[in-house]
Amino acid sequence: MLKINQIHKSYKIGDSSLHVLKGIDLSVEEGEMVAIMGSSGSGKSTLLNIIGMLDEADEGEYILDGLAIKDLTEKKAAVYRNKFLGFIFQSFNLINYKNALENVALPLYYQGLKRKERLEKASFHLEKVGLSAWGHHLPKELSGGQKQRVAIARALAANPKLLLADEPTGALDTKTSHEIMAFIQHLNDEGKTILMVTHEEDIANMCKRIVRLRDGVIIEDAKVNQVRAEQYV
Ligand SMILES: Nc1ncnc2c1ncn2[C@@H]1O[C@H](COP(=O)(O)OP(=O)(O)OP(=O)(O)O)[C@@H](O)[C@H]1O
Repeated sequence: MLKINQIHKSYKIGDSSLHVLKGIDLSVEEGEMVAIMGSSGSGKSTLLNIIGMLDEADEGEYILDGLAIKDLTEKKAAVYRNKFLGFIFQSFNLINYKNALENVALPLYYQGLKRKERLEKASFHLEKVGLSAWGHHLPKELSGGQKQRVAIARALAANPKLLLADEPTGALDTKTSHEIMAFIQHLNDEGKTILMVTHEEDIANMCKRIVRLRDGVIIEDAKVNQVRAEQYV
């Protein structure tokens, strides 16, 4: 599914430069569910953003679904990102003035679907996350867990091969976090490949593999016995 070799990334801050990723090697196969862990500032989001093609590495190779990302033009990269990747964020990143249904429909616009088709598909995905009755509500009328479910439906709308999540439960209480994790596990059971950043050990243990970063290098990469979230719901 994806393979990265010797990725380096630095940020320029004034005259100095901060070396954030220092030679990361990582392979993820189809169907995996991987947690990226590490303390604050260890480079987790930077790595996820590079994998998500939201940012570019300074050095190294990134192959996604057999294609070298470096070789793509910006336009092709945008098409590729839309087709292969779905994103979930801690702060949901929903558009406040659009209702739940329109938020879910948004990525389908970039796939060139007509409005009616977009809304039909969005409706299907909202139903999948158990929110078919909430389609006409604005994000501010939804609970945190509901907002994250809308965000998941949006991430799934374009049927991406890889779902990337940056602290997907970071803004949720424990019970709601477990509900969201149960849902994400269910997606993985159905075959979706998932990569998530978390700093919570119990959430990471609900994945099947944990990659630990420290100061921009991988210090551990191990398979774990997946804890099922539904037992806490
Ligand atoms: N755009 C940027 N410009 C400058 N420095 C940045 C930028 N993005 C991240 N950094 C710095 O790079 C380092 C790694 O950041 P990153 O967000 O990847 O860490 P993280 O492990 O995800 O941390 P956290 O758990 O706090 O979110 C941090 O020191 C951060 O301040």
